[in-house]
Amino acid sequence: MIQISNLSKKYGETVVFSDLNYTFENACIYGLVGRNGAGKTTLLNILSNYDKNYTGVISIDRKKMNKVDYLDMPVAYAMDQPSFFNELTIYENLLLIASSRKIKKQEAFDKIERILDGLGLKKYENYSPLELSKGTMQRLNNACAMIQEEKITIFDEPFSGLDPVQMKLLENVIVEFHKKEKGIYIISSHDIECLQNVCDKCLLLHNGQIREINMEEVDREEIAKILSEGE
Ligand SMILES: Nc1ncnc2c1ncn2[C@@H]1O[C@H](COP(=O)(O)OP(=O)(O)OP(=O)(O)O)[C@@H](O)[C@H]1O
Repeated sequence: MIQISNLSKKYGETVVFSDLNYTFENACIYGLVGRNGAGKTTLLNILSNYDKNYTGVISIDRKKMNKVDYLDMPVAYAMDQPSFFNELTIYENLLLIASSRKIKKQEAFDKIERILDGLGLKKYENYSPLELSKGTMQRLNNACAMIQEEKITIFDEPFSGLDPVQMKLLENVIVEFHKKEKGIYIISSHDIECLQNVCDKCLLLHNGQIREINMEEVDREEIAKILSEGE
């Protein structure tokens, strides 16, 4: 469970959140939507402890996040600006992340195979990240987060740059992995259809507040209308 209490965040004079409260429950896939500049990346950076410059309290399983040692943070984060070890192969990048998360060797090998197969990355396993196309880099970025088997996995626009076939593969892998791990997945995206295919709940970030909508009740036109308010 992730509990956000009275979160406020500003960049200079720009207020992104003011007294935001929300609780993410376990075993749930959340889709996060909002118009450009609504604060999705800012929120994800805070939830992953990447951005500590805020007021309020974020707790994970009732433990204050700022009291958790960095290496013990149970969060995997596929950021919107991925970075890899370019001197290592794709396979080695995944193996290194798995070993940093203390996943046993054989388990890591098995899981890497499943991820590479699931995301259609197998043929790139011996490539350097520098040799990948933008969309394939995005797929590797998603793979790097999924290999970590953390309680919380956060994806910032994981479908961006993917062709329809790759989008479907990613949807399938997200559902398959989540079924096994039952953690919290938070996926920010502008693609409501992809979110509807994988998420249990849709969170609409608007005017610094979160509004929760059941995924089956998501009305795309209604969301578009809310998002265009104040434009
Ligand atoms: N490093 C920064 N310095 C100053 N302002 C920032 C910074 N990062 C984000 N902002 C501002 O904070 C607000 C929220 O930005 P954020 O990137 O979180 O939005 P977003 O919902 O992820 O947008 P998008 O859909 O375009 O990716 C915007 O007004 C943005 O201009």
